[in-house]
Amino acid sequence: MEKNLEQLSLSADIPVAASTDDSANEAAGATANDEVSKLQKRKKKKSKSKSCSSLGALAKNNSALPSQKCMEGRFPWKIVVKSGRGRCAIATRDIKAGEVIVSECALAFVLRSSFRTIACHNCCKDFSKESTSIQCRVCNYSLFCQECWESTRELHQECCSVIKLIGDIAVEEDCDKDLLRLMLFLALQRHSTMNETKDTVGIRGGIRGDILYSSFQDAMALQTHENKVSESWRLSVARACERLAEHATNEITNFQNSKGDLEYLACLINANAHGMGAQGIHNTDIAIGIFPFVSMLNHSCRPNCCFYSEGNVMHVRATKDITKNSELCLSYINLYEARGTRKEQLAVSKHFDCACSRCTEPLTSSVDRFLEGVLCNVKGCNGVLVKQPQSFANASTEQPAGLWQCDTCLGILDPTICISQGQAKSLDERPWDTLNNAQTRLSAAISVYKERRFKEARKQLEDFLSEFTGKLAQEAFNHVRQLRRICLEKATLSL
Ligand SMILES: C[S@@+](CC[C@H](N)C(=O)[O-])C[C@H]1O[C@@H](n2cnc3c(N)ncnc32)[C@H](O)[C@@H]1O
Repeated sequence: MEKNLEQLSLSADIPVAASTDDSANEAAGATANDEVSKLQKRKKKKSKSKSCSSLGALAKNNSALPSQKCMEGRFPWKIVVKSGRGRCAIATRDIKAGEVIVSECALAFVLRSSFRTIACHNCCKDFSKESTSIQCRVCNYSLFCQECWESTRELHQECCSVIKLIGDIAVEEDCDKDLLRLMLFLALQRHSTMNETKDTVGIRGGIRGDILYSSFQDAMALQTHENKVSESWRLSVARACERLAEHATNEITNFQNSKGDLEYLACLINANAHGMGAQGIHNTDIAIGIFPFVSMLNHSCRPNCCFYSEGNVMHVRATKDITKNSELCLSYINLYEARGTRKEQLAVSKHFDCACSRCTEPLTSSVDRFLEGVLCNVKGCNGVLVKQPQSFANASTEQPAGLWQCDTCLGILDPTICISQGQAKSLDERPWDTLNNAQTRLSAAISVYKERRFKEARKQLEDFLSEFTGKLAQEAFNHVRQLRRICLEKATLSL
């Protein structure tokens, strides 16, 4: 799972030392700017960072993003620190559904390798709208639009000998090649930052038009979860970084010589990178990028905002009316998955235990019951049969865990003895088989969809609908129908 990127970030000179203690979390509601000055005072007392990389030693949790001041008054939200959730985006006024709450240019991004011919590797402009694409003859990998080729060719050719090696290194070290490429591009941002002079200083760390341009230093203030990645993932990334560092021969690619820094960037990417150019509702992103300000929005399985990209700019829009002081949240995952699957995905790939309102309310009254239940077939009952969680089974029914109960007729089914009790004379005897079967079939169709084999995906989704109608709740079909519609449109356009 960790090899599959869904989110990422990086920076140099940050004035506060790394924080691994929870004291920073305690100031619930304080703005991150206030918080950072308190932290600076506290941290001065602590001399050593626990991080092994020099970048890690400069970064810290819950600090303000260095460019944060530039957003004040320009966007309808601010960053505050909350207990257990770190930094959060809070509405500073009522926000209307549909409003764009921030537009941010990618600090660094990479086309996913399977989509590398679709858009310019420098500005992400879609080649289908562009007459020419130029492929670099040195790396034979990167493609550019005419304008970017002219403006960035020299810089690209300084590092494309390394880009060229990434595919092989990734395979040999069992590492994600898109992760390695994004890591390289982030490291290059550091190089540009360090080499800025008064005359060359760009717009990073500021706003131009309506678009926010964050800096390398902003990225370095992001969360990394370095201590939570699995040993096998860390080792394969470490080996790949070592080999990349060996080949980094010139001034631009020597990464200030720190293998540890590259590993640190890999963790940052893993925790913060956002997918770009998604087609439809599932993860068919054509690229992944780092957007430090967008990364301030926490995840919720009941989000009030969504993100979408245009070229290399990510926009976040409110999907419902939001009242002042509410938290702004995005979804990092597919919200149509069952609760257990969502929690597992976030724990394994993003290293946190989701504490959103949808994941913490009782299953019996939550919308989640429709996604992980089957229709009760007791005559006249239109309820949904769901597996009872351990705590519910013990506390409320004094029955062992593993029981299934209808939310409407309250009939109970015990899979160990497979008999129904009370009114539930004809409950489906094996709801778990129906659900497993449905989940397997849907996952297979979604995999085909992600590979953009839209005709095949549509057929599989239609078979799914006909087989499970009458067995699963209507709500479980909403996204299947939505996906089928997207497949139909894409297949018509022959995409
Ligand atoms: C992209 S960052 C969001 C900003 C983050 N709070 C910070 O201070 O950098 C993602 C991290 O925020 C925290 N987080 C986000 N959503 C959460 C949720 N629903 N429940 C618990 N922690 C969450 C986790 O630590 C996660 O790895």
